Amino acid sequence: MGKGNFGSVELCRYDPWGDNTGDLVAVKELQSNKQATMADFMREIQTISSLHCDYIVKYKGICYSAGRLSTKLVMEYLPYGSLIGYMEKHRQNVCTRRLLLFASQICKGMEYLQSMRYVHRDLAARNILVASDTLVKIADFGLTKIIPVEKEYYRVTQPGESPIFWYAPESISEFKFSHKSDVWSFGVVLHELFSYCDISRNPKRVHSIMMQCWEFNSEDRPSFSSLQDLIENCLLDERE
Ligand SMILES: C[C@H](Nc1nc(-c2c[nH]c3ncc(Cl)cc23)ncc1F)C(=O)NCC(F)(F)F
Repeated sequence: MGKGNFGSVELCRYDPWGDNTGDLVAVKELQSNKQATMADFMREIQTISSLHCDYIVKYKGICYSAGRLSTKLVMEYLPYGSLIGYMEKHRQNVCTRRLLLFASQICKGMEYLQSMRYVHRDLAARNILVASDTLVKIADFGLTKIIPVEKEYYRVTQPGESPIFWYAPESISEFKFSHKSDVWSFGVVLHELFSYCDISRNPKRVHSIMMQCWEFNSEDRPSFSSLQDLIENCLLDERE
């Protein structure tokens, strides 16, 4: 299906009865040529297997190739693919209300991730999957890190591979990642969502939410729980 941070994902069928009645699954394996190590991949598996949330792609298990040479991560298969592809295909008939619903679901998934002390570090529309016309899920935990208990942020040793457009200033200048740098990235995801429909239909409120996510000082950015309220208010306005 494509290549992620450091793995490739294939569409497979988990068919225990051998009669093609099994579920379709997405199977990710480590691409050895990339800089990431097996340890990174095992951490990704550890991360996704600990997450249980309607707005996060489900872990199904792991499988080994013959002789246990390679470990593969088995996840639920979401037929509509990534949000980027979905928006490119359905941009005509995705109304503002649906975009706000997607934004609210991403907020809920990020709030759950934060409650588990995880920082995603690569929140972008390309890493959001579409489960149905009314449900999106956060995916690709290849760069996700746990924030140590006594700290507010995670400092990486070398710059990552992700395009810097989604990175908060402190992530670029000091390699610092926190829940508030994920909020900055969420602001970019809002821009990705709302740049697919014509600007004239954009609720003014969404632009102001983006600007709050892009406050230079991370403390001035809203939390994912207050972002949820802001988005709910936009949804209420949309109803009037
Ligand atoms: C490397 C893989 N790339 C792709 N995956 C899929 C996909 C469809 N349906 C899927 N269902 C479960 C999963 Cl895990 C992936 C897909 N579609 C196109 C891709 F390029 C990936 O993981 N991308 C990150 C994210 F999952 F967030 F989109």
